[in-house]
Amino acid sequence: MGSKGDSGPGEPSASERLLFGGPLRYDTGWSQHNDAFLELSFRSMVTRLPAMLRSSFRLAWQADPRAVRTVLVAEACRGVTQAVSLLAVNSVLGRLISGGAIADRLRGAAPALVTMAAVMVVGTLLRAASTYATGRLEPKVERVATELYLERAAAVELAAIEDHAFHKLLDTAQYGAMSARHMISYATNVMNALISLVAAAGVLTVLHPALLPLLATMTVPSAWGALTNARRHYESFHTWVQHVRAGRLIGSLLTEPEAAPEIRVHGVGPFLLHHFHEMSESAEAEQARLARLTARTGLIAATWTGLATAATYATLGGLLLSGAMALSVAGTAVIAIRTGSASLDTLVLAVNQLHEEALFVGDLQKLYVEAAERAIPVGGAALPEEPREIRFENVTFSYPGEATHPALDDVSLALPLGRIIALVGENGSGKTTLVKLLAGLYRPDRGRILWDGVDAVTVDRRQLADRIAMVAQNFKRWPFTARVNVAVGRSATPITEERLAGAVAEAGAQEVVADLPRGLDTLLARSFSGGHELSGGQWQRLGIARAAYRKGRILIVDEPTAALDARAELEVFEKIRALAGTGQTVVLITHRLASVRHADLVHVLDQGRLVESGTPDELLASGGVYAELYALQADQFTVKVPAPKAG
Ligand SMILES: Nc1ncnc2c1ncn2[C@@H]1O[C@H](COP(=O)(O)OP(=O)(O)OP(=O)(O)O)[C@@H](O)[C@H]1O
Repeated sequence: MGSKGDSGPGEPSASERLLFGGPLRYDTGWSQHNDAFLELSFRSMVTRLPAMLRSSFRLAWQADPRAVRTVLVAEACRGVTQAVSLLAVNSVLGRLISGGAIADRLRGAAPALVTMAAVMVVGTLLRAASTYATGRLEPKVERVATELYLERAAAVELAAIEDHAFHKLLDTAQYGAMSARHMISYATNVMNALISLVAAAGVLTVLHPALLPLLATMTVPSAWGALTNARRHYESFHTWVQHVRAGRLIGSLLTEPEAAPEIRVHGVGPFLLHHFHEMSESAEAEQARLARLTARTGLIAATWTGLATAATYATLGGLLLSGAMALSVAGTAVIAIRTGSASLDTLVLAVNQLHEEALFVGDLQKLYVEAAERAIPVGGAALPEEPREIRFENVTFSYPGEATHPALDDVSLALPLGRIIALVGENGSGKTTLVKLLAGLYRPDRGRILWDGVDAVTVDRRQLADRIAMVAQNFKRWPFTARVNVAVGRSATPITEERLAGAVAEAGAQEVVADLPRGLDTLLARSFSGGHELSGGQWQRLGIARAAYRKGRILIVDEPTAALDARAELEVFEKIRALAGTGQTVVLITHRLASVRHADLVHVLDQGRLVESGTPDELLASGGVYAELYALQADQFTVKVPAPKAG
């Protein structure tokens, strides 16, 4: 590749650097997706199928038992009509091939012909009933499975949601609901094919016992081929599922409004496109590999089937030549073999489709089980009605994965209720982690969090959450109306205008609401028509209004003023101070130490450890970390006025 333009000699050009490497050829950190989820052996596939079928059946039963009954009865009866129809065909053939006048032979065959016609009518009616019930059942099964999925996923501990293995399971299991839907029609196909196969096999066994194993030999190769391919596709899906998610994420990053300014100013577009291209190429290579293997398996299976078919017809010929089988019987045998092998093919195809879908339903079941295991426990001890303090006792907590030190390291401190308590410390010192433990979002690895002596681990989590209102650092900006964005603070109770207005006023958000084109009913999602976007500071006020609306007894505010202007910041702290006057407990995390002056108690954290505690004045006087940080900030406001020039 040549190097032209603004690059120096030997250096790649700008576009080459962008597209083929150079400074942009660093990793996005997503390359760890090559771990296969589970190993599948041919035997385990076959043995697991009944359990998977059972779980699908349970889902279907839960969705609409009446429709399930209709499908079962209709399909079973349809199978019987097919068997009866085959027997009638046999009877007709037998009559027609037998000796005597043609009119007598036809007359003899008439009852069987009438039976055939009647059976066809009944079969058609049964098929219509089954189609209707299946069509009604399918969307219901999908809904029930999806609702269970979402319900269970929403009920797990935060730690599970942050665990990458659990997230992978969430990724794969999302396809389970659709598969559960598909399984319904595949399962009816299996049932139907199985019954007609039994009928054909029964007839063949009666005609000549040697014909049955030959029929089986003809179908085994396609069964093997189909199942082998299904297994390969499923394994590949599991190995690549995160890769696919990452690719989709990159694609959406290129179009999402939040990323749009940086993509344009920092020129991130080519970087993302380059990675999208690379990821797509490797996914394409995997598809090509699968296609090659599928073609090879198909060839082997077809050769095997061809040989088996030749052997079957040779055997029939041999039996005819040796006089061991009459011509009329051989004719029936040919029909039975054709019907039987068609049923077997249908069966193999349906079982294969069923199996493929069942694997995904299996993932869904696995998610249901794991989510139940990792669910937030229900029930527990009651919290004291009016606790006086919450005490952290030697609390240690580490996030999963590698870290040089725990996020909280042997922290013991008191949070007196009804006061303003400030948590202070440099970035990454553990402040947010501490309030998340306080809110019950994580459990301590060691140590205890005591509410007047009651260990929070033993407490009813719903009751604990009920006491807490939180404005997190990155609180959710719900893509709903401003009204919902505030009232979602207590979504379980009906919205009251009075409470809403009170919360908006408490957060000083009246002006934000007044400026909205449709007031509280303005949709806060710019990507929707009629949607409106707020500034960071405006959002922050709504976030505070949400917490105020919740009226939790303990208000946790993590960096409440980070996006506020100086006037708004003062106003918010005034409001927070006023809250404390009403007996509300406030746990405040902030880097603005001037605002901490009004706190009753300050805890200073450093690298996960508690290093100082006291009132702001005490801490300033002690000359420790707090005093040092305070002096640093105060220095920034000491304006050095240049001395006026002499003369
Ligand atoms: N969800 C998480 N998973 C893994 N590690 C985390 C997670 N959240 C925080 N950490 C790590 O825990 C440590 C403490 O983080 P924490 O957010 O509690 O600090 P902080 O004092 O609130 O920081 P800041 O002032 O920047 O908000 C940091 O080293 C951080 O990298």
